[in-house]
Order: sequence, then structure tokens, then C-alpha cells
Amino acid sequence: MFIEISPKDIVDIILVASLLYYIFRLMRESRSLNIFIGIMVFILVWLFVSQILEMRLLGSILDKLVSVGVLAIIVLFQEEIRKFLYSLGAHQRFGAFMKLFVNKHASDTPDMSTIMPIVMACMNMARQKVGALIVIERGVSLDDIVATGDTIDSNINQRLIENIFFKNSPLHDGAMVIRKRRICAAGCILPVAHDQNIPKELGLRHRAALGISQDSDAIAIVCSEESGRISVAIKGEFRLRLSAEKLEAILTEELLVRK
Ligand SMILES: Nc1ncnc2c1ncn2[C@@H]1O[C@H](COP(=O)(O)OP(=O)(O)OP(=O)(O)O)[C@@H](O)[C@H]1O
Repeated sequence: MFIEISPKDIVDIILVASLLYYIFRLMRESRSLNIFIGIMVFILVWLFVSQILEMRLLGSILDKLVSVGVLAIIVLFQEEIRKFLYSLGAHQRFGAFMKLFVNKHASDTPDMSTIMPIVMACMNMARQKVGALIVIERGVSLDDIVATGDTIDSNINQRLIENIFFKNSPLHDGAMVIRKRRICAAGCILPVAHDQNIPKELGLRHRAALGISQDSDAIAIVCSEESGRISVAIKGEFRLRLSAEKLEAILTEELLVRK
């Protein structure tokens, strides 16, 4: 008995292999690899029992488990599924395609008058070792994050930024969100990154910056209260120990050049 393999089957196999490899990588990064291996073993046992050995009783029990299993997988891996779908949607080619449908007005997008007060404030706060966390919203809406803090809706002003993060200010705890050309909210709570490879000296403020940069396309700037250093998190990557010039260059590149 010969099995006929058409070019379509080869493409099918390559696609399934790529999907499995992608899921494997995602699981490895999120430390859920053992669950993934467990599911693969279960699927192999199920195929062996019900398709090859054709054991009807055990096969029917496993069939039932498989049908419920899809729901269980969605619940168990909701974070990974979110990340997967987000990374798919955030892919550069899809992003360029979506831009065709998004009509941005010039006044909606940040300009140099957005960037400079942030850079100057960060420089001063870092020098005085004032802790700060500033998130600049881009394409992905941060409405859910803004809802956790206090609405401000003000022009972007260096002294106001410094004032908000001043130690005794009621809004100094948490993150400030910048939307378009305005300070939108302060005292916001961000999702915290759980990566294990983050240097030990970086605490919750830095983890929160990394977390929001993994979950969205926002730019998160951190001024460290402990070391007086400025860092930026973009797309899940940290750029540490930045000078004011470097911070300005990064923000200009990300907000004005690439948009
Ligand atoms: N999930 C979060 N969302 C927003 N802000 C947070 C979050 N978690 C912590 N923070 C802020 O970080 C502060 C605690 O910072 P912590 O010292 O743990 O971090 P760090 O990364 O070591 O920063 P630093 O170098 O400034 O000390 C909190 O007081 C709070 O303002």
C-alpha cells in the first residue's frame, strides 16, 4: 500500500511543523515547556490507542478528554495565546497594511515638543535620583492601563512631570501615560514582566516597564530611584544606562522617524 504525497501535503507538513516549532519556542520562553510536552505525549497516546490499536473503550474516554481539552488549553495558555496573537498582529508587514486604514492627523502624533520636556524631566529626575515610570502610547490603546490611575489630561510640561514624580506627590507611585501630545494619566498600574533573565538589581518599576512593552507597542521610560539611571523598554527589550542624548535619539527615532 503506497501513500500518495502531493506538493500540497508537503506544504501542509511544513506549515504544521513550523506551527509546532513556534508553539514550542513560545512555551520554552514562558516556562510552560513541560505542559507542552505533556500535551504532545497525550496526543500521541490518544492517536496510538484510538487510531492504531482501535481500543474502543479507552479510545472513547480519551476522545471525550480531547474535546474538553481544547477549552482547558485556552484557559491554561491564555497569556501565551494573547502574546502569540499580539506578535502576529504586530508583525511589521501587517502593521504597514493596517496603516493604510488608519487615518492619523498631524496633531495626533508626538513631535519634538512632546519629546523634549520628557527628556529634560528624565535628566533632572535621574540626577536627583527621583524614581519615575513614563509610558508613551502608540498604536495599541492603553485604555485599560489609564483606567487604573488618575486622569490628568494636560499639556506635556517638564515641571509638571517632575512634580508628579516628586516623592511626596500623591501621584508619584505607578506610571504616567502619555497619549498623543498630552499627559493622559498618572499613578497607573502596569502588567509586570515575569522573565527570569532580568538582572537582579532591576526591581518592580523596571519589570513593569518591560511588561507593558511586551504587551503593547508602547515605549516605557524608567528613571531609577536607586541608581539614577535612565532606561527604556521597547518591544520587550531593555536599553539600559542611557544618557539624555541617547534617550532623545531613541524617542526621536521611535516616535518621529518610524512612527
Ligand atoms: N506594576 C506596576 N505598575 C506601575 N508602577 C509600579 C508597578 N510596580 C512597581 N511600580 C513602581 O515602582 C516602585 C517600586 O520600585 P522598585 O524599587 O521595586 O523598582 P526598581 O526597578 O528597583 O526601581 P528603582 O531603581 O527606582 O528602585 C513603586 O513604588 C511603584 O511606584
